[in-house]
Amino acid sequence: MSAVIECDRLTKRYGSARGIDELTLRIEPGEVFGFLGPNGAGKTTTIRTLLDLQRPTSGEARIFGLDSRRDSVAIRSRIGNLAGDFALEPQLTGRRALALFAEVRGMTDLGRANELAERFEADLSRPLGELSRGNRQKIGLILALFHDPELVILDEPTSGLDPLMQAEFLAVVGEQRERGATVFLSSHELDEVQRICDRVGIIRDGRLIATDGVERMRERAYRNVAVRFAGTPDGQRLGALPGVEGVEVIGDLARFRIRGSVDRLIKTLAGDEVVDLELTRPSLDELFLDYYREGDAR
Ligand SMILES: Nc1ncnc2c1ncn2[C@@H]1O[C@H](COP(=O)(O)OP(=O)(O)OP(=O)(O)O)[C@@H](O)[C@H]1O
Repeated sequence: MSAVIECDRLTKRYGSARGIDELTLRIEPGEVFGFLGPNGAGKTTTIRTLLDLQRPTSGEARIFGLDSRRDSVAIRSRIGNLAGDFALEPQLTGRRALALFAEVRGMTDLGRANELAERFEADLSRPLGELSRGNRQKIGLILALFHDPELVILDEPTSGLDPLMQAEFLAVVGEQRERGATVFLSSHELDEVQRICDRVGIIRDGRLIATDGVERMRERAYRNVAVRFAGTPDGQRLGALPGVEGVEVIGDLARFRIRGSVDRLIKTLAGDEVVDLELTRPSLDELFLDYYREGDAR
């Protein structure tokens, strides 16, 4: 079966400024793919280029096996899309926007739209221009999803949503997966992507630095550990523990990273007087560095 999204060395420059650089990527039918990157990494550029909202400088993209530029009209009708800067006429109400989208899509049944509106507690009666960013975002999500498209492309879908609505959104993405849709979503939240995606692409400075299955990502995930001892830490002993790397001892504090199980560490620490213990997940920046390091080692 052909891939749903296929980018081949897709490149977009804005004058001399970099947007994305030689991005090659394949997304299979039914995958929930997370496109993870910090601000300015090139997520929106990738999505806009894929959707033919702007022309690539070089390279090409295929969606459903069709050319993203030549066949963009045919492609568009099979996609649901939420732009990162979702905005429509500010006077339009959500209900009117839904009616317009339904008309364009040749739909008469708004049952699914109403169901989503209820779940997201969306206000369909007020003009979009009067809604808060998060409440407008909900309307954008409904518009992207209510026709049950084969492919859903969402640019930072949860930005502006409160935690309750984020959870509802995650449930909706799960349902998309169950009905066999392919989902491509961008995010700068590692946790979110790990919760809902099958696979993750990591983009930084316009380059795709890695793609990895979420399971594998979890396996290689590490924690930053800081232990404050009552006495002087034994750095060598800590460094010899399984999964421990980069031990640094400063006074009564030992800092290091640990991969995999923390069982041996905890059992070892149980023999010492521990004043304080902190285990934290790596920041997105650290995660990127980790993937970079792996790239260097190859
Ligand atoms: N229209 C434009 N003209 C010039 N440069 C642009 C334009 N759009 C994007 N860029 C540049 O391209 C790079 C990638 O931007 P992009 O918006 O794709 O990043 P992003 O990953 O979506 O970031 P964010 O998380 O902040 O939305 C940035 O350096 C940005 O400044």
